[in-house]
Amino acid sequence: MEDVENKLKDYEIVREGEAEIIINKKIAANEVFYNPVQVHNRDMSVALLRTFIAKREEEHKAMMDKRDKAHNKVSQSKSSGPNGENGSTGQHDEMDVDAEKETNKVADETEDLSTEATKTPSRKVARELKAPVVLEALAASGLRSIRYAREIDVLEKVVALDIDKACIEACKRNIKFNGASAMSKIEPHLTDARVYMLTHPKEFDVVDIDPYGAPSIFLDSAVQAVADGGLLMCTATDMAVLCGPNGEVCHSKYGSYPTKGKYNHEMALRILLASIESHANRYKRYIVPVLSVSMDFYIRVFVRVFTSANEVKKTPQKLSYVYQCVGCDSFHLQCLGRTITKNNSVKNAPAIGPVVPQECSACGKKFTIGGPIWSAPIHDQEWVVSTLTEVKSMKDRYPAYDKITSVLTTISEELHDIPLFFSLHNICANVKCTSPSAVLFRSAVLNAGYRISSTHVNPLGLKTDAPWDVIWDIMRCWVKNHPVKEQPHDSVGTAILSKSPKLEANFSRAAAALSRAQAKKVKRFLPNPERHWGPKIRAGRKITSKHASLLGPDVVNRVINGAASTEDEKVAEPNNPTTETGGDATNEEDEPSTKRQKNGDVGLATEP
Ligand SMILES: C[S@@+](CC[C@H](N)C(=O)[O-])C[C@H]1O[C@@H](n2cnc3c(N)ncnc32)[C@H](O)[C@@H]1O
Ligand SMILES: [Zn+2]
Repeated sequence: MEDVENKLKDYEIVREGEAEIIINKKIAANEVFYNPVQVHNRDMSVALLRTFIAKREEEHKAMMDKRDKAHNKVSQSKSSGPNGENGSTGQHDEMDVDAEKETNKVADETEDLSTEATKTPSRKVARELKAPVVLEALAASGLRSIRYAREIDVLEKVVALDIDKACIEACKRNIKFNGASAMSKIEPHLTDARVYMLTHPKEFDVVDIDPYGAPSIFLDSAVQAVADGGLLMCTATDMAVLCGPNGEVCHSKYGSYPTKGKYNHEMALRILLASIESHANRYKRYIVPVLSVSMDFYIRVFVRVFTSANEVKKTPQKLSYVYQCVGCDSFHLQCLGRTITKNNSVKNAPAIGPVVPQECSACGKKFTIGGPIWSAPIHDQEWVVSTLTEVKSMKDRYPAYDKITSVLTTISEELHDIPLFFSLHNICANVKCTSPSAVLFRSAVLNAGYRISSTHVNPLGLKTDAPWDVIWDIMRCWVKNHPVKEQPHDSVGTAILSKSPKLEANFSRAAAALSRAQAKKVKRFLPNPERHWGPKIRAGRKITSKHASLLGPDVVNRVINGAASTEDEKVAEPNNPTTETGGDATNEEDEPSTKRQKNGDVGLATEP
């Protein structure tokens, strides 16, 4: 009895949203993944799931209304024949044929509704909208599945998979612990998610992929398991790969090269999206991103998956290579595809290039090539605003309310049609000048007739449709009034400043220089969630001296010797593995140690 009680002391109940799970406080047990700072990830997913359900209902209703209207039109035309009858005269027979044609046309239209390619793509619609079925492919403790099941009433079922026996046992225990509402909806399975998804094609309205590190090995099966119009949610925590200096590793996993730029976390999002699209295209499917977030130490994308052989042909127009200057911060996008219109028909063709000369027109240095990246929009503004509104209306339901509202607010103010961004501090560092305030710089861009916005990815980042010539001209004008020290004649700054500006920059304050949120002093960026935050090491992996550089030898020794105090057990992880300087990630050898860490959750002596 004493033994059992002693053992129970190792466990605690963690509550997140409506879910409660039992975890082992001892890191040495290290058996089932649980990372508390991922509450942001789970809250955002719950919010998006709610938006998805609402949009799905709206779309279904709109389709049904359209179908009903069309059918009414047909019946009216049938009954409005001579004498208002549907007799069997030759004339009426003719009309029936016409009506039949009309009905067929209407049926085709309503069953294969396709409007704006990326908004409401084509798919067959059943009259009754079935309750959504969710798949959490990598469930670990089951926390996320339990939240979905308990917090979103209308779900039909949540299938929770894990390949690890200890995880699925913990998951089952946690489901039980959450009572009937969880038990009646969640179906846990011990299985390889890839096999399960391949053998359940188009069966899930929502598929959630939340792996350790890279999601790349799950993408091919995940895109096949999503129902038409369904939602795929996917996390990647391998920022060292997606943004790292070892581009070949990124290329082998995702099919793209990262480039070195301040925008690298946004580029990571766009590399992941391009990779998902490429997997989807193999099955005549394509994606429509609704929200793409760079948060804390990871990225997460929310994309809808549709089927259309025709739309798949347009993919090259949504992808671009990135030319990044090795001297200054200038970068340029080279789209892979274009359309040609001939005799009223639109054809897809490869783009004409290159879009840049051999040498950067600002500083004279060469370009490196990155990508292909997803260069079409990464968010759907309507979804972003709906999600933000819905979250605000249910403040108490989101433990990470402040974080997710700040991220969504910043995203809602981004220029959605402008891929990537630059940092004002960095471009000032290029010419070695003091930085104008963001408001002054934004004003100069706006006064020159261009758009500018911030980005949720980086508090110092700026997105604009102003060409680089204009940006450098603004800096040249700034330097005229804020002179810089003499620089070596072969420096990047000298090259940039040696040209006279063609544009007379106007720094007088423009009304739109502050975003709405800035003007209202709404918080757009929050500090890190906790002292030792970051990705966690893979569950079950032994902590070895290899991790010493990341954890600090003291912590490693205490953990290895099993002498960790509760505070020490929160293993110190490095902060964001790709730091603010961009592209400066650890190499592949170091990669495992920057991945997620689980806390223990070993079998309990007694069932709760
Ligand atoms: C990062 S954890 C998931 C965390 C969870 N989604 C949450 O929100 O707490 C990743 C999980 O994926 C599981 N896993 C890894 N490969 C798998 C596979 N091929 N099939 C199913 N599960 C797998 C691991 O056992 C681990 O529990
Ligand atoms: Zn340059």
